[in-house]
Amino acid sequence: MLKILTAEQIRALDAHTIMNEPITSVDLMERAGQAFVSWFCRHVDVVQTVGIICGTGNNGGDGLVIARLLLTYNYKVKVWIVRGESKESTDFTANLNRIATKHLVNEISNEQELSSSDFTDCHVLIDALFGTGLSRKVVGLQEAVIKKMNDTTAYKIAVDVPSGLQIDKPSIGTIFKADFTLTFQLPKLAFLLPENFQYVGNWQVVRIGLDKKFIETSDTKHFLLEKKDVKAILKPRNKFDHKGNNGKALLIAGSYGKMGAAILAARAAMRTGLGLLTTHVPSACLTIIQNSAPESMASVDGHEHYFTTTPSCEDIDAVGVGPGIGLHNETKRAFEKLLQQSKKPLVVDADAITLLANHPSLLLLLPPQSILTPHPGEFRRLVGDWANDFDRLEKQKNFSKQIGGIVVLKGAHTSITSPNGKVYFNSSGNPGMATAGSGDVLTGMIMSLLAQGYKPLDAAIVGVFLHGWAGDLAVRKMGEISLIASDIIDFIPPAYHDLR
Ligand SMILES: NC(=O)C1=CN([C@@H]2O[C@H](COP(=O)(O)OP(=O)(O)OC[C@H]3O[C@@H](n4cnc5c(N)ncnc54)[C@H](OP(=O)(O)O)[C@@H]3O)[C@@H](O)[C@H]2O)[C@@H](O)CC1
Ligand SMILES: Nc1ncnc2c1ncn2[C@@H]1O[C@H](COP(=O)(O)OP(=O)(O)O)[C@@H](O)[C@H]1O
Ligand SMILES: [K+]
Repeated sequence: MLKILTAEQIRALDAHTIMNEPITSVDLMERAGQAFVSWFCRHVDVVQTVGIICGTGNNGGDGLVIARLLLTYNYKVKVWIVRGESKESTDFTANLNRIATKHLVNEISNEQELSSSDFTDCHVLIDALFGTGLSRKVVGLQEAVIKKMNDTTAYKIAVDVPSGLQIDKPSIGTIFKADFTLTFQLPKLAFLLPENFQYVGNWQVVRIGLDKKFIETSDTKHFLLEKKDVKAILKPRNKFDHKGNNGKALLIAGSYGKMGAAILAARAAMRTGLGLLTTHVPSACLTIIQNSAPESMASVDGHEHYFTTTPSCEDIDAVGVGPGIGLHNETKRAFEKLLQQSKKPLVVDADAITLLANHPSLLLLLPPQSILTPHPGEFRRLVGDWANDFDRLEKQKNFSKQIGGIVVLKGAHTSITSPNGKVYFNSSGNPGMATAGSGDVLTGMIMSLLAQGYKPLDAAIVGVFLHGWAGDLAVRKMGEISLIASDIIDFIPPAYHDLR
């Protein structure tokens, strides 16, 4: 699990590393520059002309290290130093002195110098204006520089952070629009929020050897999941296991015309390792579930077309409810009865979430530690609108606390919140999964894990990561455009294999 720290904590981490490791700040900067260049040389052809725009702080210092190193690798490099009111950092000055080819370094200290600076013949622009030290809204000359960079057609790469972006709070003003951001040591909270994709682009973390112990002891509520975290939670099968002790689940899903949701969830639940599944369906839909998910038993509703009669949950380890059930009044009543009789945590998705939003008194009936899996539209119905994605995250944390349960807010970097305020962001998954039914697959998977005895938070973490990992394997074969929800189910077995 990678910790996500605030800008202030990162400054303290840098300072602590310099104080306590046998490394000087200028050598740490060299290491950061080397890490950047090592990535860069593997991804950018040497025939490209590279423009590097530097501020006069340590982010600009990184830019100067990068310039010097890229020259040694025979890239054609141009450097612009943007000078404002702030004075040079010591390590910036040291690195400016280390550049032998001074004629490649241009200065921009006023509008006139800016207008005579031509970025257009650069194939790649590297932004080293501001990093984590950004302390205020960018205005004046610096803002004009960022706008000019954004206006070019060059491939744009940000060093550590796109200039102008606050890493731990909402940003205002002009921000560099990177195609790619290579960030040092730790992921940054802002990178995980959809509203910042336009600035951050795709991103990757490179390690620069900041102090491990300091990171371990730093206090944070935000984490990025890694494969090894999930691997550590996975339960092995035992020789004498039988279907009865690999979990019994009840899935209440589907309605006339929306049986796909039930089939996808049921099939995903079985592939995720469930021992026994009962799928509760409207009477007219019995044949279809029996034909399409033969591993599942069926429980038949009193109504032909939708969910109206609550099945017994006795002897059931976990219930998943919601995909495709519709919003009829009788369905609401049956759902209410289900909540009243449930003592164990439930997995609540899709229409069942909308029923909760439409009838907030039902929220009081949710068993503690239940798992809700809204997409942003469903989440908005539950909590109302948000001012920005940081606000959305706060609302998610508060809602988890309010219901005493786990909220899985789906999307790229799905966020999982628990009542104690911790947030786990997913690192698997891809845009190919933005297709009908992929959420139903997730519901089946999380229900399956919950029934198999995973703690609710673990079921959510493993389910979300495994779902994304299966999607990542599927996309290699199927491609982003053609991938469909059933493909995710087909790739659960190799995804498990990889994790083990
Ligand atoms: N320290 C380390 O060990 C390592 C650090 N590393 C690198 O250092 C980066 C952090 O460096 P940093 O702290 O120097 O801050 P940075 O992002 O360059 O900006 C600060 C400068 O900008 C100015 N300024 C701020 N906001 C402004 C605004 N809106 N408009 C105008 N000016 C503004 C501010 O001026 P001041 O506020 O003091 O007036 C100051 O001059 C980090 O992202 C990483 O790249 C790596 O080398 C690894 C080792
Ligand atoms: N761009 C994306 N990157 C990664 N995962 C995605 C992306 N878009 C969607 N997903 C995943 O696909 C699923 C979509 O769920 P949902 O919106 O409920 O779909 P449906 O209602 O059609 O089943 C979620 O698990 C989500 O995290
Ligand atoms: K930058």
